[in-house]
Amino acid sequence: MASSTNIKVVCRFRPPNALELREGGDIVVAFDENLQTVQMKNSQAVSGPEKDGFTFDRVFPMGTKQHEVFDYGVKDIVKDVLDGYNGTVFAYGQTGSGKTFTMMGADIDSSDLKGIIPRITEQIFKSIVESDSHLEYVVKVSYLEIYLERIRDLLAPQNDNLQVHEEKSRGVYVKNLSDYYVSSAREVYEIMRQGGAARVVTSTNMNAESSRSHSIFLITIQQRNTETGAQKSGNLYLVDLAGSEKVGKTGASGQTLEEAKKINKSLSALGMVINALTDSKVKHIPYRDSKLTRILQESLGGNSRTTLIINCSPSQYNESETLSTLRFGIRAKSIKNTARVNAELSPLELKGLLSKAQLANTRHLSYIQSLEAELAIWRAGGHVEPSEWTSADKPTTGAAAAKKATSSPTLSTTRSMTPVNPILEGLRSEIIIDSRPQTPTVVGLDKDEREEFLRRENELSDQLAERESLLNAAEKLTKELREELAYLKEQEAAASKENKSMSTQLNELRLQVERLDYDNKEGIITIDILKEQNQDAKSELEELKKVITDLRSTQRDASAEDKEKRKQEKMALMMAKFDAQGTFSEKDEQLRQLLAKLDTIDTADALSTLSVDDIVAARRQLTESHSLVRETVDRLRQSQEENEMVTRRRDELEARFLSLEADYEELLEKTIHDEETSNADIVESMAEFKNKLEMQYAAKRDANISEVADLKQQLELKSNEIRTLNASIDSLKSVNEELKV
Ligand SMILES: Nc1ncnc2c1ncn2[C@@H]1O[C@H](COP(=O)(O)OP(=O)(O)OP(=O)(O)O)[C@@H](O)[C@H]1O
Repeated sequence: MASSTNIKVVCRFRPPNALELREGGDIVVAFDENLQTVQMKNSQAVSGPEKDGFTFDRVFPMGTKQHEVFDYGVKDIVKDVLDGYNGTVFAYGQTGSGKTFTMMGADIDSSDLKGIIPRITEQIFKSIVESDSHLEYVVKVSYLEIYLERIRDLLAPQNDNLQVHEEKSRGVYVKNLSDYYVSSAREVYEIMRQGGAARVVTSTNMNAESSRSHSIFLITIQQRNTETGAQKSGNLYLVDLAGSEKVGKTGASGQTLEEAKKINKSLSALGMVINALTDSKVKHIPYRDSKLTRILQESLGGNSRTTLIINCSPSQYNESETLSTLRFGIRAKSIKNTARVNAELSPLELKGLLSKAQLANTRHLSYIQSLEAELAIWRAGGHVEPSEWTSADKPTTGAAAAKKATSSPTLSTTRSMTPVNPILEGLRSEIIIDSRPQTPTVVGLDKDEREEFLRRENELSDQLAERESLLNAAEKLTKELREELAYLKEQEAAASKENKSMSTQLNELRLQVERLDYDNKEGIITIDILKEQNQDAKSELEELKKVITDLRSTQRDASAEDKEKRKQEKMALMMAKFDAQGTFSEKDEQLRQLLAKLDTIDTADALSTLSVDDIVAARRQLTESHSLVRETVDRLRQSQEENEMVTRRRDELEARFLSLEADYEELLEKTIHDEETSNADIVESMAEFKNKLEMQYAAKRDANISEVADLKQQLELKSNEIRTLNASIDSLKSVNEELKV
């Protein structure tokens, strides 16, 4: 049931791509007729046996169809897996060399372009349909990728740090990897599409959509024989490795450069495993150096039928990469795997084994008894003939001899000295074949220690995963905090800038406030001055009022004179008018002359000396004087009326002046009040307003003062006029008296 075979290595060349045609598209490979050897033409780097070419199980030149690769390289594996063997197909090569094209294909729905995985899937379901009716199959699929040394479940991408475990009963497996039961190729395609969409890809110089991770599509087939109850299970690993190229060539940079380093790390671990497996002197195989090699542990030097497809470019542009890929393939070719059926025995088979074991046990016990009997003889100093010695073939011989012995038998502890029992060995080998294969990782440990070691390793790996997720969470948090910090710093910078500009503004405002404060103080001082001026104006006004009151009383005195006096005043006015016109004084003069003439004449002689003409003239003059006095009195009345009108106007003006003064005072008080309560702007506008008011007030006050002065002057004039008229009236009265006399 176990067979040791070399890994099957096939080599596929894709046609040169556009970049290679542009950069140097010469084809540097040549193939032999058998399609097993590829030669590097004119390569300086090739020497020794490599000059004769690189020989593989099969070489597929450019233009090889997808189905040809499948038919030769992979088809047989499907049958093996259905029979309970593990199988692995993995594609190796630089980026853009055609790994994904080979494994998945350019279009899984196209019969020409679909790759190995869809073809395998179809083959599996075809074989199941064609299989014996007493065989039942269960097919499960899982899809994972290893990216930056973390295993991610492509069918449940949130699980991105799965751990590799190993158990005696299960072998190596990925813990908590989701699996889906499938019953048709269509369902598998659907899952492939779903998982493919979650893969990490990026664009490089070599490939527009380069897979940056190693992907593993796992198909598990469980077979159950309904007649015997026997079960078998086979795992098929379909591996699409990430590009094996040197970092520089891909043009990768930034995170992609970091990726390339890590990807190369797991690929170099793969190389190391292959080197160790092909070097007979090396005892330790470093499977545990990477997740990739750990998962593929059974596929490389273990329990698996493995096919490696190396993918290459035929162009000169990628010559060195092609060469290293070919060397990798050659090394891998010498790896030997021992594939065994992963079977679980049916009850019938177990029964058979049990009865075999019981039989062996019985024989073994009798053999022990024979040995012990023989040993007892020897110990007792006896002798057993060589022909009587106990052997596995004739265990009873020794026992018979023992019967002759005297001493009692004891159990020997030196079992290791016991010659090998072929029955036991046969049983042991059968049991080993039927159990899960031992991984070749832990050498020099006995069974219990090994189990303990694996248990502990699994525990530690879980703890590691836990720590890693904690670390990731912490890293995420740190990143978030860093971002927040950066944002806060930005905010702080903006705030301090704003703060700076605000403090400049504040300083300016402070200056303005100080200036306004100063203006305010100045305003207050101005208001004080104005108040003082107002006080002065008030007292001046009081004085004026007093003067006006005096004037009024004087006027009242004047108007209180009787009508007679008014007549006299009129007369005086008339006289003044006449005087002003010269008529009045002329008449006055004529009268005075006439009176003087009369005075010079003796009273006795008066009648004799006065002629008739003189008397007529005197009468005429008297009449004229009378009419002149009348006229003067009229004019006096007129002038009194005018005087009254002027007085009325003055009163009106005074009243207006008083109301204006009251308005002003009210306004001034309001201004002062507003001044005290309003803000700086209002203070400024109030100051302006106050200035205007002051100006208006000053103008009005000046106008009023000048008006009052005018009125005073007019009053003065009128008083003078009245005085003159009164004097004239007095003189006219006396003349009139004299004339009457
Ligand atoms: N044999 C082929 N015939 C025709 N075209 C091919 C062949 N092999 C690859 N190609 C084309 O070359 C390009 C790169 O191929 P692919 O993506 O399979 O490379 P890869 O090795 O998987 O790259 P990476 O490692 O970057 O994922 C694709 O456009 C693909 O269609």
